This record gives sequence, structure tokens and C-alpha cells, in this order.
Amino acid sequence: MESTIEVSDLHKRYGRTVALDGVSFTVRPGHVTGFVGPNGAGKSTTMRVVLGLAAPNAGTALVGGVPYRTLRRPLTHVGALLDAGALQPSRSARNHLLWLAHSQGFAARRVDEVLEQAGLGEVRRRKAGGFSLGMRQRLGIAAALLGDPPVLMLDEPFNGLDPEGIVWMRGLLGTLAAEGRAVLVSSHLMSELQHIAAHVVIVGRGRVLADTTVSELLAATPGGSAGSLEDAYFALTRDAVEFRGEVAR
Ligand SMILES: Nc1ncnc2c1ncn2[C@@H]1O[C@H](COP(=O)(O)OP(=O)(O)OP(=O)(O)O)[C@@H](O)[C@H]1O
Repeated sequence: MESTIEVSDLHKRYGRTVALDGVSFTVRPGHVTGFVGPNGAGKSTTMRVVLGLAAPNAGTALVGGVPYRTLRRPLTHVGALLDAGALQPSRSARNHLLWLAHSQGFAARRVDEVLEQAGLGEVRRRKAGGFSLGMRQRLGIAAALLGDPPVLMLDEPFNGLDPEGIVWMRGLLGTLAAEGRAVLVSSHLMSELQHIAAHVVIVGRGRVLADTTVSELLAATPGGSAGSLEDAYFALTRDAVEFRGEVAR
């Protein structure tokens, strides 16, 4: 199976709100692709469409060349972190993952492996409801890794992580990409993405503003390769900001 996410001319409306207005891009294996844009640009909607959680009004979204809903054991194809809060608070971290693993026919041994990989080995029996946001993010990552998928799609994985967690996440994303996986990561933290992403897709108001390598993007920005991804981002999104105050500098 190809390790790719391909979205093609996606359109999505919520009532009178246009969330996606013709979004197309491909996420390829072997590197981290950063997915960035102002609040309301359409990043989460795109990810939800890829996972079949939202139906587009037009366009297609494929994982490994096929629609998500046709995948027989989806967690072995794509691991996703969309909403780290979406868990049953009274379940322990381990039971949360066991429940997921059971639904897809994975062995309990795999649950313990991903708990260790996510740095949750010591708290595996604690109730997830008492977890900090950073620990929930780690649990979400463990769930995403459960099926050893060739494609990963992570919405704001750095949210709530402490400095040690940020360094850990950076290393993990790099490793997953180096293993040949396709890794799509949305983040508002440009400095983090500059560390880890080789490719970037920038969206604004439901449209793709740039789909390029980070080095090409920097070369085309005033300041050149010495500049920052943040400067390139602001130059591109200046006119596409929904809530201007939030990115004004
Ligand atoms: N379920 C929904 N019902 C109504 N409108 C929605 C819904 N989901 C998203 N939208 C709207 O669609 C647009 C795109 O939202 P989306 O959450 O995809 O943006 P985003 O880029 O992920 O933003 P953020 O950076 O704030 O997470 C916004 O205007 C948002 O208000």
C-alpha cells in the first residue's frame, strides 16, 4: 500500500460558512509535512474529511490510494490524533488502548509497546480522566501508533506538552518519518515545524496558499534561507486571516 494522503479539490460548507474551497495536496512518505494556517483556515475540517468524519460537498480524499471508509482495519493504515480529549475518563490508559486494540484485533502486547513508546508505561493503570493535556496527547499518540500505520495525521500534537514532551514529540515525528511513513502535522508553532518539517502546506480561508518544501519557501521569502518559517507564513497569510488580532504582530 502507498503511504500517502491525497486530497483533491475538496469543498466543504457548514451552512453559509465555506470551510474548504477547493483544497488539493498530497502528503508523501519519508518526511514530515507541516499543515498550517490561521484559525478557521480549514485544517481540522480537511483532516476530518480524510478520516470520513465529515462528508465533503465535492472532491475526494484518499489514504494510500483509497477512501478511508473502504479500509478494513483502518488503524493499520492511518493513525490519527484529532482531539486528545476524546476518551472515556473512567478508563485507565491501558484499558482505553486495550478497548481500541480489541476492536481491531491487535494483541494486548502491542498496547504495552505503544504505552512505553509514548512514555506512559508508569501511568498505564491511572484513569485517563485525571491526565493532563500533555499526557492525553501522549495517549492519543499511543493510540495512533497502535496499528503501526504507514500514514500518520496529527492535529496540534505539541499542544499541552511540557518542554521535555516537546523534545520527545520532535524526536518521535522525525523517527516516524525516517522509517518511511507519511506524517501530516498541523501546528501553530512555526518554530517547531521549522525543526521537523521538510514540506509545508499553508492554508487560508479554505484554500491552499502554498504547497512546497520548507527550503523553497524560505528561499522565496525576504530574508531567504536565513529567514524563519514564521516570516514566510506571515507573508503568505496576511490577507487570509479570519481573526486578524490573533496573528497581528
Ligand atoms: N461542525 C462545524 N459546524 C459549523 N462550522 C464549522 C464546523 N467545523 C468547522 N466549522 C467552520 O469551518 C471553518 C474551518 O474550521 P476548521 O476547524 O477546519 O479550521 P482550522 O484551520 O482547523 O482552525 P483552528 O486553527 O482554529 O483549529 C471555520 O470557519 C469553522 O468555524
